[in-house]
Amino acid sequence: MGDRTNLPRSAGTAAERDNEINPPLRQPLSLILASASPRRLSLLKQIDVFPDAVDPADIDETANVQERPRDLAQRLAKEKAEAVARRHKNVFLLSADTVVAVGRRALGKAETEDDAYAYLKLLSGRRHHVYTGVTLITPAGEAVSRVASTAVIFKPLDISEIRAYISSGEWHGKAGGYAIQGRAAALIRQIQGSYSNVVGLPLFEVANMLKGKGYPLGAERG
Ligand SMILES: Cc1cn([C@H]2C[C@H](O)[C@@H](COP(=O)(O)OP(=O)(O)OP(=O)(O)O)O2)c(=O)[nH]c1=O
Repeated sequence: MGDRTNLPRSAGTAAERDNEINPPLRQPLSLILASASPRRLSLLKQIDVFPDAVDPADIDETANVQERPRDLAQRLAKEKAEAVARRHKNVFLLSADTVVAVGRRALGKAETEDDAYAYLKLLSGRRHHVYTGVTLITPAGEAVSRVASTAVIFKPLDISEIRAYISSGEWHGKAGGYAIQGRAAALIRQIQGSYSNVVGLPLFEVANMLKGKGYPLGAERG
């Protein structure tokens, strides 16, 4: 009894006392961006999220038969995350996939001028949807996914406008053959939904996912 009453009131158990002298080391909260897209990296910077490393996935992005564009975006984001997670342990890991869809048809990334021409003719004067699937894996290995959707309406494009856009080269490697963050903005009459989602990462959803799973954002990061 005598020993105990001589201890400071806050001393608690032996383990707690040790921790006061040697607090447990806190794990650094590393974030891996599993994407080769420079747009995704700069979108994250816009909300003060700075990945510790970029490690892109290399997966087959072919749609399954009858797969809906929204489901495709979600599946590919998950597969990218799972592929890269095998190389990293105890980290946050973020991946995404952007799909441009006309009705049930998903347009891939334009790789040739012919692709870009065909896509822009299809998008001319009509409304289409852009879906970005996002997957976050936590240090404990839990995976969460979301899909954001934005409707985009192009003005009717004549052949000379399509040719001029193609000569800019901005379509290359972009889903649907255009980049809203560049010259295509002059051809887009309206969007309904998140702008960053069209560029490749829905920032509102991403911020909520990170916060929800305990990744410190902004001031919390210190
Ligand atoms: C519609 C649209 C797409 N894009 C881009 C975003 C994506 O980079 C790309 C869609 O391809 P994704 O397969 O989503 O991404 P990626 O191959 O560039 O990178 P990774 O798979 O490594 O994550 O299209 C724009 O930059 N602007 C746009 O307006």
